[in-house]
Amino acid sequence: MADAFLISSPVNRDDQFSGRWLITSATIGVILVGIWYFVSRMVKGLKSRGATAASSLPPGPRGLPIVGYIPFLMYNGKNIPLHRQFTHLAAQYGPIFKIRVGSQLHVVVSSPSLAKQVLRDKESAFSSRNLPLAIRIWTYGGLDLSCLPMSQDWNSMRKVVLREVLSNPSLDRCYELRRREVVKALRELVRSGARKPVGVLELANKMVADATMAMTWGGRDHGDVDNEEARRLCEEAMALMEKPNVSDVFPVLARFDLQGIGRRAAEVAGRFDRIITSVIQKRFDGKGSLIMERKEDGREVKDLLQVLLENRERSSDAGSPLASITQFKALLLDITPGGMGMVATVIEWAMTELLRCDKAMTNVKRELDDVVGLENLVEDHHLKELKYLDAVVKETFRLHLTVIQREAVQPCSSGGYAIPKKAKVMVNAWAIHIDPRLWEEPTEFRPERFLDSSRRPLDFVGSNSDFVYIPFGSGRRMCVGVNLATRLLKYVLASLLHSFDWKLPAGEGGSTVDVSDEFTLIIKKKKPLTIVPTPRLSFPDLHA
Ligand code: HEM
Repeated sequence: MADAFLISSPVNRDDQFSGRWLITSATIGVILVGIWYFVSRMVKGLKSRGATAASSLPPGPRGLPIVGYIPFLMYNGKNIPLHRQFTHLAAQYGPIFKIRVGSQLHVVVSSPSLAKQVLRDKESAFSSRNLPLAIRIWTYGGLDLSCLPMSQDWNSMRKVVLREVLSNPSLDRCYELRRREVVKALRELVRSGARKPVGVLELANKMVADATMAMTWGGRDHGDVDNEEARRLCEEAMALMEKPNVSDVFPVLARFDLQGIGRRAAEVAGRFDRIITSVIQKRFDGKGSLIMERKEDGREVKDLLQVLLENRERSSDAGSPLASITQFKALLLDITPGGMGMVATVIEWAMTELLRCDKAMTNVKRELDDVVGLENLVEDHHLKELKYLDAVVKETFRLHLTVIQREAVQPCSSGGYAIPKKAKVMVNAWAIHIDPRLWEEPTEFRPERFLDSSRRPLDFVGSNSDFVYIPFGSGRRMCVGVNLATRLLKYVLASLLHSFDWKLPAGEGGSTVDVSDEFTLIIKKKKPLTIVPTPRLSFPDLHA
């Protein structure tokens, strides 16, 4: 064998060379064909992905059969609130991701451009809301503005609320009614609570609720309503709406009402209904004690129920949705308890942030002293001049607001992904508000950022800020209570800050104030803020 090789080798050198050449060429050929094959498949894949992107659902974490992602959201070992978990998931899966919660598909978006798509560009596709059962029970089966689908009835009721009931002139006319309640609360605090620790949320809840009910139906002095009872019912209804309910996650189980939330919500709603029915009935009978009055200066005082009733009378043709008394009451619910808890919660957050930031507290007090003066109480007309206070409120909204919920009413797409009909779409406003690509030092409380004259001023209409700042949502379903919420919030907050110095209980410092939060329907402070007021105004009006 070896010989044969030795003998043949000199003779076959060319053959050997051509053989190697053949093998090399074949190998190169195979490699080239392989590359071509992979490249063409990749291109085809990319092309087909482009063509079918809107037919694939957004990415997202896998859940378990039946329960979906619920166990991971609830039992993550660290008790992380939902808005924060959504923000972590967005860092992993991108600004649009999906999770399954029980039988429902949730899609969460966390960027201004996607918020714009959901809230404005494709608002008809995302125009509905999938609200908890307890809210639907409370609102006569979903007849209020927040639950109704976008329809002609919804549209005409929204117009009545925006143009008449909660317009600035209407809120001017009921100022006297809310003022009485706020001054009464300040006096009570001077008499009973001063220098003793006070729960800020409890105080704010009471002030906001009393002022709202006074504006709506004349309040304690003028209606024969047990406001205390009405407030308790609203608080209980709110608590039921916030409670996680199996019936919401698995609608097929709703008829069993496993936690009894539906039954309790119906009881509370029934009792509240009796209150508002009697208020309205008295107005129909002409017995409502004080509907309108004239102040000494000739200005008219009128409550919001009266504005609604006058509208109903004017448009009493059968076509008006308010011709139905149930519809009328549902709309009244949007105004009375709607948003009360939210306003009080934001007041607690604002106080918390101010106590943690000496500079901001000093600035806001200095402004109040300059504009209002130590010899006066804060009045509605001062609010326009309180620019720093306005920035404090906006900064508080930025840091402590929540997720906006919509529902897809038809199959559609967002961010290049398919969103099926009935998917619950959540805009994580909180994530957008603390995104470091959009805000400098995003987690710092810096009201000055809203006073920077070199930037376009940020207001509450999302589209004016390119959807970077959307505390009240945007588009045609944006909050109808913006005017009322901001005016009342600023008035109560300014009054508390101007009338008292607020200190933490002995031994606690600003930096130690707990800021952990929890997600319910809104972002709440986990540990209630308790602080000690010391009166700083000495004129008799407050002590009368
Ligand atoms: C701090 C206070 C408040 C905040 C942060 C707030 C925020 C919001 C947000 C984010 C929405 C959803 C908007 C969207 O889907 O684009 C909303 C809707 C709504 N809000 Fe408010 N709100 C507040 C106070 C109020 C008050 C005081 C009222 C009543 C007077 C109110 C009545 C409503 C109603 C009726 C809707 C549903 C509108 C619709 O679907 O057509 N809100 N609110």
